[in-house]
Amino acid sequence: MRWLTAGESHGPALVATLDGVPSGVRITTETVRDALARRRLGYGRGARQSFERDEVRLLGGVRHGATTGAPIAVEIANAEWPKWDVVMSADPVPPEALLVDAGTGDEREVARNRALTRPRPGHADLAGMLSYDLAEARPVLERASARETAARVALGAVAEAYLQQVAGIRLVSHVVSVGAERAGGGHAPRPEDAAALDASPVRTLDPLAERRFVEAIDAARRAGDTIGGVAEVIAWGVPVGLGTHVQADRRLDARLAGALMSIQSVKGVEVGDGFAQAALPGSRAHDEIVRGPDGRLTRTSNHAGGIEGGTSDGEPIVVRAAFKPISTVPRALRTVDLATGGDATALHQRSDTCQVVPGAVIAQAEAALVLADALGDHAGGNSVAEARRNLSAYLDRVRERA
Ligand SMILES: Cc1cc2nc3c(=O)[nH]c(=O)nc-3n(C[C@H](O)[C@H](O)[C@H](O)COP(=O)(O)O)c2cc1C
Ligand SMILES: C=C(O[C@@H]1CC(C(=O)O)=C[C@@H](OP(=O)(O)O)[C@H]1O)C(=O)O
Repeated sequence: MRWLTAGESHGPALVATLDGVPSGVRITTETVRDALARRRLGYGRGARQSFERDEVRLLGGVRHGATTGAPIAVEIANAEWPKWDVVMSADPVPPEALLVDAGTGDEREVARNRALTRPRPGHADLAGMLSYDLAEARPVLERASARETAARVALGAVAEAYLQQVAGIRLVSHVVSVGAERAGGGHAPRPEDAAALDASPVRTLDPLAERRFVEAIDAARRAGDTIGGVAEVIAWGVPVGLGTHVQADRRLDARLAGALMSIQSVKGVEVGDGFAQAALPGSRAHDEIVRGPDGRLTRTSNHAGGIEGGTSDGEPIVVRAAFKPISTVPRALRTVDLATGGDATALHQRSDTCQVVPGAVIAQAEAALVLADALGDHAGGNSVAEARRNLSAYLDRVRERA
């Protein structure tokens, strides 16, 4: 499978395509809309999420509620477009339309029109302006913005439907820490917990952590600051054998790590016990292979997070992404104004305080896309029925041996 997105944060729409999905995956506009609504949830978001409506249209690859095998194309319109049609116009606009004080006198319009020449430390602004030889940061932030993740989540919804309908694989995501506050052990969320996780403002099943996470986000906001955290994705029902040990770029752990790291503001990724495993002796770090009560091979633990040798080992896949605190800090950081060359404080417009709750949903979508791709590699097939037959024959053989 291959996927791409396009579109600017304040442009008319985002678009995304997903190529390689077989025919017969049941999805509707509602499937995608639900996933996008989940991405908008979450404590710590800024003003935009309260009015952004994510108007979805399936433009190709789906007919009468099922995929056709053709590339899937999705459009997500931006609710705010009418306010941005001059600043973000694809075609030339008269120069006077962009004069800072030529509009209605509305302060927000003035802010929209002003050239963004004070790059934010931690955002893509400075590196993007220099790399693309741009006089201001507008074109950079428009595409660097995590608004683009709406398009990825739309595709992730298709990937999740495929995974579930071909192989019974289901994913959940939750927040395991906000700033220095961590959720307690508790049980690992299962697919049945999805509604409870959606209902939590900070996407956790731990009620005590929920309170501490909300307080930590409130404290950051009151201090004119931002706060990050860690999200975890668990994929249940993944058969042994997705990914491979034979080629570096096809290793499942490498692909999942790359996919999670590609999410804006993710700066660390773990598979299974990840960094903690580096501190353990080998005798305690691995998952011993034993015969279960039914005589089948099983594991005594899941430190590996369901992947050994770049290949799924049949245990739940557990991956984690660490989100840095958002870089548009209300208490703005020092920078240099590239228009004047003088010292300045970084540009600041409305911004989120914490992104880890939607971050978990985005990480789930990224993991789903990678797993769908890996399942496609293994099961193949131009239709869901063919993929199921192939998978079933493979799993019969696995059962014979394990
Ligand atoms: C869901 C989500 C929401 C985000 N919201 C903001 C925001 O409101 N303001 C901001 O400066 N950065 C926000 N970010 C992070 C920036 O997009 C990101 O830091 C920037 O693109 C630079 O990329 P990098 O941090 O990966 O290096 C958000 C990230 C995610 C995942
Ligand atoms: C719009 C979304 O997230 C945006 C991500 C983002 C950034 O810099 O990454 C900055 C903010 O955009 P704006 O400046 O328009 O308020 C967030 O709202 C979204 O997730 O749908």
